[in-house]
Formats: sequence, structure tokens, C-alpha cells
Amino acid sequence: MTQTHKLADFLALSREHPRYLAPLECELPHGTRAEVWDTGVLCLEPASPGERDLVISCGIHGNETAPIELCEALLKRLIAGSLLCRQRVLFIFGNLAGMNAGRRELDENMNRLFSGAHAQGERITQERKRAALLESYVTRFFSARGNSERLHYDLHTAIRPSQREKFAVYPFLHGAAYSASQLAFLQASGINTVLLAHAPTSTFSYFSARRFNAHAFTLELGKVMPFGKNDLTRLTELAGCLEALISDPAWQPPALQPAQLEVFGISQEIFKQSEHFRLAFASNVSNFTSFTQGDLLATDEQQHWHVKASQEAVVFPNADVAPGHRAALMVVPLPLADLPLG
Ligand SMILES: O=C(O)CCC(=O)N[C@@H](CCC(=O)O)C(=O)O
Ligand SMILES: [Zn+2]
Repeated sequence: MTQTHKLADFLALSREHPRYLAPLECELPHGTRAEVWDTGVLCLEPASPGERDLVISCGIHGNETAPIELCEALLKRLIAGSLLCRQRVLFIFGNLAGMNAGRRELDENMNRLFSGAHAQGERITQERKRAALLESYVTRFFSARGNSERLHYDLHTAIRPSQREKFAVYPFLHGAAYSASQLAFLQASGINTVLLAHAPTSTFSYFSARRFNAHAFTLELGKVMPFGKNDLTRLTELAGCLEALISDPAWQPPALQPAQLEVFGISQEIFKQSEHFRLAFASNVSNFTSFTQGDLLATDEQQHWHVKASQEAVVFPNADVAPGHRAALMVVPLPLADLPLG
């Protein structure tokens, strides 16, 4: 079997080797180099790349399958040559063992292990080893040249249904301006809700934003479903924008439509302290459900959390996280006019 044939189903090959895949290289149609850096990690480099360096990651949580299927389809077209690759692109399928087990994580949440968090404490877990390797691959990719526009879209789906099906988490920028052209890209991708992080985190998108000054986002693209059960037509706009980014260096999204964009800030973050933690609302409450001031949100032994602002909506409520981890975010609408835009 030729190297190119081996890559024809790179996701299947990676899932067959969830811990390690020996590096391999080959040339694709139109002179694009394809380099396997590890299992689930594939770098595409055209002979004369445009000025964007693009990381597309998915499956950091193993059971978030819609983005994995989207990336698999995109990659297959690039490898076959039916979609032209004209930018450097790094594809990352994150937690292959988690995918094989149909689980979000095996030992711990990989998306809390970046920016060096994988090296804190004594634990050695599969997710820690993988997060350390993924950091090194992103570093290698972005460090290969200095004058590119760096982009990283980390694709996820949410555990609960959402009143806003798709939304982006914009990592904390330490006071820098938010990118109007990136917000326009999100809109063109069918994402009209943006949640602004209020502090540094140990997520993958924050790592790329902070370390490499990349335009980086966590994109929430619907609800978690098993492989084969996703309606990928709901992601057509995002797929089209990623294709355009990869295949047309001159492509720009249509101008931002401010009236259509809904921006939220974080009013409070609820952290689980112990196994006594309980959410005070039903397990079927969806993301972006609103609560009124004073409503009880959660308890943990003597500690109680209530709605503080006149109205707050809940995002990512999850009582099953490990103690010490975020169990919910409370968010409030922010006028776009109040944001520094660049
Ligand atoms: O639905 C949920 O409760 C979690 C969905 C998810 O995995 N979200 C990401 C968001 C990362 C970020 O804040 O940038 C996560 O929790 O890792
Ligand atoms: Zn996720």
C-alpha cells in the first residue's frame, strides 16, 4: 500500500493506533506535502502556501463526534485532491482512545490540561501525555514561520441542548481588541453567539491565543451525538468557510453584521467543591436558559450560589465534573458597541 493510500482514511488509521502512529510523509495531488506527525495529527503544506496558518482540532473530547465527522470529510477531500490545499493546515483529532470508547475522557478532561497544566501535580494520565504532545505539535506548526496569520478553531459539541445551537467561546485576550474579521468569519460560519472568557483558562484555544497570538476559538457546534447520528447539514456554513479558508488565500468572509451578533460576558463561574455539589435545576435545562435575580442555582454543603445580575443565563451546567472544576458558567448579554474591536 502506498503512503497516500494509507492516508485515504486517516481517522480510521489513527483510531486503529490510538496511542502512537509512526511519522510518514507523502505528496498529494497538486504538490501538497502531507506529514503525519503522530496519530491523529496531520500537517498539510502546499508548495507555495498563502499567509494563513490554520489549526483545526476536534475530538479533544472523544464523544463529540459531529466535528470529528466534519474534519474527516474535509480531510478526505484534501487528500483526494478534490479540494485544493493552498494554506498550511494542521489537522488534530485529539482523544482517539476516548473516541474508541465513546467517552468524553478516559482519565480526565483534556481541555483543562493545556498551557502546561498537564505537568502540574503528580498524576500521569493518557490525557496529560496527549495534551503535552498536542502543545508541542501546535508549537512546531506555528513556529515554522513568523509572518503568517495564525488561526486555531477547536471544534466541540455540548453535552446539553442549547437555546443557541452554535456558539463560540472567545478566549480571554488580556485587554487586546477582539477581531472584527474573526467575528465576521464566525457569522459566515453560522455562529451568531459569542461568549467572552473573562480570565485565563487551561483550554486548547486559550493556549494558542496566548502563546502564539493566534485568533483562536472553542466552537460549540450542537449537541453531543454518537458517530453516524449527526446531521452534518447543520454545519454546512462552517464547512464552506473552512474550505474557502484552505483553498482560496484571497477569501474573506462577508462584512460583520453587528445587529445579528449576540455577545455574552461571564457574570459568575460556579466551581464544584465536593461530591455534595448539586445543581438546583433540572438535568434537561438547556444552555442559555435564563434565570432571575436571586434564583438558587447550585449548592455544595454550606455554600449556595444564586443569580446575581437582574437576569443571567446558564452555560455548560454539569454536576458530574471533578471537584475543583467548573460546573457552570452564568452569562449576561453585552452590547457589541462596548467591546474594543480591531
Ligand atoms: O457541554 C458542556 O458542558 C461542555 C462542552 C465543552 O466541552 N465545552 C468546552 C468549552 C471550552 C472553553 O471554555 O473554551 C469545555 O468545557 O472544555
Ligand atoms: Zn468539548
